[in-house]
Amino acid sequence: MAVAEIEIKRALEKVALPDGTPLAASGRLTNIVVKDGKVIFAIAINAAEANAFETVRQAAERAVRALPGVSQVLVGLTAEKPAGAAARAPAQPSGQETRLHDAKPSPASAKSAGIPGVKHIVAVASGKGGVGKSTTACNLALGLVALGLKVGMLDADIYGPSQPKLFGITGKPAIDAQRKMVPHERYGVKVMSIGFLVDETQAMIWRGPMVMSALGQMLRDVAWGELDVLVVDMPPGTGDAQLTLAQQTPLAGAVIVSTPQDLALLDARRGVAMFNKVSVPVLGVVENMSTFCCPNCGHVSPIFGHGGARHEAEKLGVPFLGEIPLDMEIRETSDEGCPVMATNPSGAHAQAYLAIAQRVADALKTGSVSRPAPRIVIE
Ligand SMILES: Nc1ncnc2c1ncn2[C@@H]1O[C@H](COP(=O)(O)OP(=O)(O)OP(=O)(O)O)[C@@H](O)[C@H]1O
Repeated sequence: MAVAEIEIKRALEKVALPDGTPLAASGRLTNIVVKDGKVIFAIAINAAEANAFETVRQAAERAVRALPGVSQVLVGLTAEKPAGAAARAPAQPSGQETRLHDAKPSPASAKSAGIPGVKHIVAVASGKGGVGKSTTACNLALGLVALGLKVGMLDADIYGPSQPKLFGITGKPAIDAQRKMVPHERYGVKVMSIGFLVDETQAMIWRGPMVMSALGQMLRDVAWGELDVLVVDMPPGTGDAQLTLAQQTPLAGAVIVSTPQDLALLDARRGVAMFNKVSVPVLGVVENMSTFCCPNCGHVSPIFGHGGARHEAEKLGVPFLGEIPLDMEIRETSDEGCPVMATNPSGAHAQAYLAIAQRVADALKTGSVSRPAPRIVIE
């Protein structure tokens, strides 16, 4: 029998805030989403309260999990700011404004702690949609596996999760004895995506705090085990949702994917600026759909004006990681859930992805990543 919202609120009356107020009556609860036994909500806090409220969050999770009919609970803490800083999420049917975490850069000490067992978290981002960010993230992850590393993939593109399709995986993750989600494993990569948990249309209507809450849980409430690198496929763009995600994820660095057109490069520049703003080192830029390889005659044409990303990377002072052509094999293998890096590892495309993976691995190992330039203040 499905659990009712009123029962959840009743259970939350027994959870007290640090000042003794019952959580249910505190006005800090966001919308409660209940679907197929899964309960998702967030507790609004000020950023400074994060530590004090972690025990409240855990108590709320325990209280709701104990209710009959509840199979899974996701509770997040959100520090909100008024609308105006809208995410890509559409407006709420209720007419409520979209609210997001405060996206101002925080000092490194305020950044969330790393994930136990995970050595490096690397974001793959793009300034705009459709440039091949997810395809690059997937093949980069597989390239890192080919280098002998233990690799995970977190699909954080909450409004258009592509990794289930790219890896050819469906189905909900199992829950282990510690009540953590067990990631699917394919081609040697542990994969977690919001696409495994809810259907796309449901995630589309989530408010900013719900998105952050779900992503936070996907980072921390997943049994990742020991990983050398966790690749995070970011939502495309450089809006507040992406900035908040970049700020709140303990990232070792970011890879920016761009196509060679001027417009996309402008977006890529915004991507670099976004990571600089939150003091996340940019590991480099990948030029995707660099040249077009004719499937009939094999002729290679630079249809978008090849080389722009390399030039732009030089100008921005960030490494150029490599280029991937626009090729039918890459599109077909991606659409079939058989990424080229796994299915044709000795082919030219896989070798190009492998070279990019090697540069990323080297940068992580040596720490030779491009850090944001220091700001000089003249008084
Ligand atoms: N190098 C490539 N050659 C051919 N097709 C490609 C290449 N890279 C990506 N594609 C295709 O382009 C489409 C978009 O790719 P992908 O989903 O990776 O982009 P994205 O930037 O992650 O998009 P979104 O903004 O939707 O998240 C897919 O159909 C993919 O197969």
